[in-house]
Amino acid sequence: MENVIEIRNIRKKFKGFSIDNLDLQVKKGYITGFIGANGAGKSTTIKMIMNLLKPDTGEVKLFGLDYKTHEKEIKERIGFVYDENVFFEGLNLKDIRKIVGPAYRSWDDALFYQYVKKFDLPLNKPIKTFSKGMQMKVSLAIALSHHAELIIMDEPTAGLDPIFRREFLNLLQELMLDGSRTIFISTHITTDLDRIADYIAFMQNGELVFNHSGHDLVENYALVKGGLDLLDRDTEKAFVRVHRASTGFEALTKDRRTVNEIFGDSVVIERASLEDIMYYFKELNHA
Ligand SMILES: Nc1ncnc2c1ncn2[C@@H]1O[C@H](COP(=O)(O)OP(=O)(O)OP(=O)(O)O)[C@@H](O)[C@H]1O
Repeated sequence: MENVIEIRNIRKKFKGFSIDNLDLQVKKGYITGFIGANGAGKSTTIKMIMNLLKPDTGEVKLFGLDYKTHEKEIKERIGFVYDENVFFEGLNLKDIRKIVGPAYRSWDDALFYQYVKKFDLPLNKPIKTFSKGMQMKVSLAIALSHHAELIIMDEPTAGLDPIFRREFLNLLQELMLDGSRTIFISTHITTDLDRIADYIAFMQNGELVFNHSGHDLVENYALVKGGLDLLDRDTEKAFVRVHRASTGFEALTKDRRTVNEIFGDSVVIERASLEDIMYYFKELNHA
């Protein structure tokens, strides 16, 4: 399967935080959700993918190309969606079109106006008067109007109302129908990803914990509940982490089949949400 983003062996050191030997591949034609607690290193990784920040060592390739030799071509093919107004405050959408359009070889004016209409955006009002959701739509309309093959979004739905969010997720799914686009989206709203993501990349403390398909996650990860008498040093190895309470234990496993073999019907096995998974891994680190 073709990778649109390939990160190999990246290191990036800040005071008090580092990303070490990060490897991450993002597959073409799918939506990959990028999750992790505050400060996990998601934005830093996205900045390196966008070439806004240089890794200390390691390699970042987009579409198989290197920024050193193909920066312009790579940027042509990426749309970066912000939730903030990155354009001059007094400008309206007509001004933006005049400035941004000529910067892209594949800019499509008709498509731009089509999205402006679809998103209900006023052409003549200063962008500074737009709501957060409208500003995000501006960013998305621009990305789509230059036929971006890869759309990268850093927490695009933060602060958006639930109805708008749902419409936005539907739109992202619509955009995937032709099969050629790839979306890489970081978010804290993991339920959004349950709805739309094909793959989940999970980062914690500067490390990639996993990059799995939704199907693999459901097959392998699970919440397990049972009596404390079932736990001993051996059986506990089946779990990422165990929580004990007076009434019994609850644990996360990443090996559902083994749990089934060991405990059979004596435990209750439930689907683990992305939030459950993040929570149990976070606890693990603070143990
Ligand atoms: N330019 C910088 N100089 C020093 N430290 C930085 C810099 N940029 C980020 N960091 C640190 O790197 C760590 C990771 O930050 P990053 O913004 O990548 O996390 P994140 O996963 O995107 O978090 P959040 O979900 O809160 O946005 C944090 O501890 C942050 O303080």
